[in-house]
This record gives sequence, structure tokens and C-alpha cells, in this order.
Amino acid sequence: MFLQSTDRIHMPEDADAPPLITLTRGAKRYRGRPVLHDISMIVRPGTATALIGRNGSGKSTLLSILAGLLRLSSGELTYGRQGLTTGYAPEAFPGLKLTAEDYLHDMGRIAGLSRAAAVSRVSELLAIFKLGASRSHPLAGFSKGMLQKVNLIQSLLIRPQLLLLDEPMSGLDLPAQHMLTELLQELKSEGTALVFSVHEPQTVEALADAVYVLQEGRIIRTIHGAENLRTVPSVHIVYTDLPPVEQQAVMALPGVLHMLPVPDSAGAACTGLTVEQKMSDTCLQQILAAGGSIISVERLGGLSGITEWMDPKEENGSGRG
Ligand SMILES: Nc1ncnc2c1ncn2[C@@H]1O[C@H](COP(=O)(O)OP(=O)(O)OP(=O)(O)O)[C@@H](O)[C@H]1O
Repeated sequence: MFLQSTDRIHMPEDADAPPLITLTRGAKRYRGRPVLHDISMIVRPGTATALIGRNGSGKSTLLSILAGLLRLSSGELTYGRQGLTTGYAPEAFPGLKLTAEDYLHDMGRIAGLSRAAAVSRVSELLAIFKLGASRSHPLAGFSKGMLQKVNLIQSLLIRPQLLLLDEPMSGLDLPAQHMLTELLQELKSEGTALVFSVHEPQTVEALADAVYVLQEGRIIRTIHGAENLRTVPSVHIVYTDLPPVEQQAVMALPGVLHMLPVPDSAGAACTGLTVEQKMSDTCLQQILAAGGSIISVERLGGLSGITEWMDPKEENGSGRG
């Protein structure tokens, strides 16, 4: 199952945590041809950053740069920690002659795990990804989705501080997508920073704290804050506090996503309530009936304005439209 929206709203992005990655005015040229221009971004621990954009917009190139596999042509990339542990699952993964477990054991050793630790972690992840029965089969005979699972497993062997995933849901069936979403949510809550390219709005909604929209190598839009990254339109209502029983009754209304105390310039104790738009009238009526005063009502952005950058690749053609 995907996490319910209410499960994630209590884990806000920690805006004060020192950045793991700071990219300043990064640019990349391939044989003189510019493919990334003036890219700036900050990635903090325990956050998830989604890169979206049509085919060829530069997402994979940016992820390779963050992974340290490609050099910037200009600009600056700094890491906030020495010895930062990074996992990286590239977009394409080759079918090798090695068996899945031999490959993954080798990758574990390369990542610095002892033999025993590699064997144990590989077994754990093969079971989670439901690949245990194929562990001793050569990767050359694996399906696209099975190869993607092996690709993801190799990126997770060391529980990295920074996890870079290029279209992680690609090729996965729905149960595997749900499982991966939960796994990534767990890693994020443990402090791993996620940066991933994605074409599925529901993955953005389930995980992301920030979205960068890329078009022809430029960031054309950024959206920060999980509240603004919901597929369902929502409304933020600020009202003067109600007595506890009435306050709880409002919280229990269907469609309520988030309730927090908010400061008010007049000094009154106020509550900020985020609610699905279709339930906002009901909430407003209940607040007024309970004696509260409405201070403000604001529609939150939602993902509707950016889903055009996320539709499945197969339907995008060259993506230059
Ligand atoms: N090795 C390379 N040499 C030359 N050009 C490249 C190379 N890799 C990528 N490019 C070009 O860089 C641009 C960005 O490609 P990139 O793979 O980063 O896009 P993307 O957003 O990840 O696309 P997709 O959604 O199709 O995976 C494209 O125009 C692509 O042709």
C-alpha cells in the first residue's frame, strides 16, 4: 500500500539541517553542446527531491553529476559531509552473465561490506524485492522489471546517506512500486536524502518534499513543501482556536490532512488546517458553527499544474513539445 497522506505530513522537511549537496550554477556540455544550464539546488538529509521533465530534459545527466560520475562543465558542486555514502541506480541496467546474488555480493564488497554483511544484506533485499527464487539465475535471463529490482538493490546495499534513483519505478509492477515507495519513505525518515527522476505523480505525492521541473536542461520551476505536492487539490484554512472537543471534531472530519498551531499577528491562538478542497466548505461551516473565526483561506498549488511534465515516457514521443 502507498502511505496515506496523513502518514507523511508529520515529517516535514528540516529546513535547518545542513545541506548534503549544494549545486551552484551547474552547467554541462557534451562536446560543446549544452545539455544543462545554470542549475542550482540544495539537498538536505531526510528529504526527497523529485526531478521531472520530458525525455531529454537533462534529468539523468543531473543525477550522474550528483553521483560524481560526470563532471560539471562549469559551476560548483559541494558535498556537506566527508565520506558521504551514496547509492545510485542508473536508468539502464545491463543483463550480465553473473547470477543476481554473485553480482550483488560483489557490489556489496565493492561498497565496503564484509563478505558476511554483504551476504546477509543481499538476502534481506532479495526477499523484500521478491527475487529470492531467482537469486542464483544469471541476470542475462532477467526481465526488465527484475533487472530494475537488482539495480535498486545494488543502490541500497549500504543504506546510503544520499540515494540517487533514475526513474526508480520504471518496469516495476504495482505491488513492487508500492513496496518501493514504503521502503524509500522509511529510508527518508531515517535521514537518507533521496533525489530521483520520476514520471508518476503518485510517487511525487507519496515521497517528495521538493520538485524541480527541467525543460531543455534548465530548471523552469521549483516547488517546495509536501503540502504543495499533492495530486488532490487542497485548501489551507487559518482560524481562531476552538475549545479542545470542537477542535478534535474538526480534526476528525473526512478530508482533513494536517492541523498545526500557527502564529497570528493579533496575538490570538490560531490553527492552520489543511483539508482536501472538496471538504473545505464542510470544515468552514463546522468551524463557524463552533464559534471560530476564519482568518484566511488559501488554495494550495497541487500537482495539477505540473503533471504535463510527468506523463509516462511512452506517450511523450521526443518530449520536446
Ligand atoms: N553521453 C552523451 N553524449 C552526448 N549527449 C548526451 C549524452 N547523454 C545525454 N546526452 C544528451 O543530453 C540531453 C539530456 O539527456 P538526459 O539523458 O539527461 O535526459 P533525461 O531527462 O534523463 O531523459 P529521459 O527522460 O529520456 O531519460 C539529451 O539531449 C541527450 O541527447
